[in-house]
Amino acid sequence: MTYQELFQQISTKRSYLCVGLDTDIQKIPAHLLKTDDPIFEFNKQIIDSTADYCVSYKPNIAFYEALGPKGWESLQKTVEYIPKSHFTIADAKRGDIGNTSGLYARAFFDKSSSGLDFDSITVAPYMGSDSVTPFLAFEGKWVILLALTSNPGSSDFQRLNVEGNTLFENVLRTSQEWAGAERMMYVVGATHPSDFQKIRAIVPDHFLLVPGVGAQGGNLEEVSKFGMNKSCGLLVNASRSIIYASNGTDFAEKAKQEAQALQQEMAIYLDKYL
Ligand SMILES: O=c1ccn([C@@H]2O[C@H](COP(=O)(O)O)[C@@H](O)[C@H]2O)c(=O)[nH]1
Repeated sequence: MTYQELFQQISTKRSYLCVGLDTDIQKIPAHLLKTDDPIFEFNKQIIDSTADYCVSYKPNIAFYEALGPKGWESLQKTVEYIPKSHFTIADAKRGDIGNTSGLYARAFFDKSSSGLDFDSITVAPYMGSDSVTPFLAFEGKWVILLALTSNPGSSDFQRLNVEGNTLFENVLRTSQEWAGAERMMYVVGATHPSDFQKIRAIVPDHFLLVPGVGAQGGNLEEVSKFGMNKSCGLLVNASRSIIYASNGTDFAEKAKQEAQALQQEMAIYLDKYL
C-alpha cells in the first residue's frame, strides 16, 4: 500500500485507527478454546467486527511465535484474512547484521518463501543503516523504525544526549538518509504527548505509528493535535482495550463498540486538526 492509498483509506473511513491483534491464548473467551484454531477464530471475529472502523491491523508477533508452529499457522491465516484495504503491520521489532536482516525481511514480506505478506514491519534502529536497508530492498514494503517508544524504560537510552540532541532525534534525522516518507514510518508512543511537536519539526511528512492509547493511558486528542500532518500522518494503535473489551461470548460486539468509539473521536480530530 502506498502513502497516498493509506491517506485515501483514512479520508474515506474517517479513521486512523490500527487495531492491535495481541491475541493471547490465556485471555481469549473460553467458548473459543473448543475450536480447531482458537487464535484464528478470535482474530477472524475481531476483524469482522472492527474492519469498518480501522485502516490497519498490527499483529504483535510475540503472541504467535510463543505458540510455536501452530502460532505461525494462526498468524498466516490471520494475515490472509485481513482485507487488502487495510495496512498490515508485523510488530516484530527486528534488525540484525545485513544478511540476517535480509532473511527477517523474507520471513515477513516474501509470501512465496514464508507464507507471510505484511505491508510493513517494525525495526529497531540500534544496529544502524545496514541492519535496516535490507527491509527496504522489498519494493512497496515499509519499515517502521522505533524512535520514542511508549514504555517507561524508553528514557533509559532514547533520551540520552548525543552531540546536543537526544538519541531518538538522531534516529529520526539519520534514518531519513535511508528512505523517505513513502517507505518509512516511526514509532512514537502516545505516552509522550509533549514530544510530538518537536518530532514533527524533524519529520513533518512521515507517518507515525502511535501505540499507547487505551491500556497504557495515552491521550488521543493530544496525539492528534500535536502529531497530525497534512496527510493525517498518524496510525494510532489500540490492542487490549479493543480486543479484550469483554471476555464473554459478546467479545466481538464489545470490540466493535470500542473501535467505533475511537473512530468517532478520530473523525472529530480529522475535522479539527487536519
Ligand atoms: O513503543 C511501543 C512499541 C510497540 N508497542 C506495542 O503496541 C501494542 C500496544 O498494546 P496496548 O494493549 O494497546 O497497550 C503492543 O503490541 C506493544 O507491544 C507499544 O506498546 N509501545
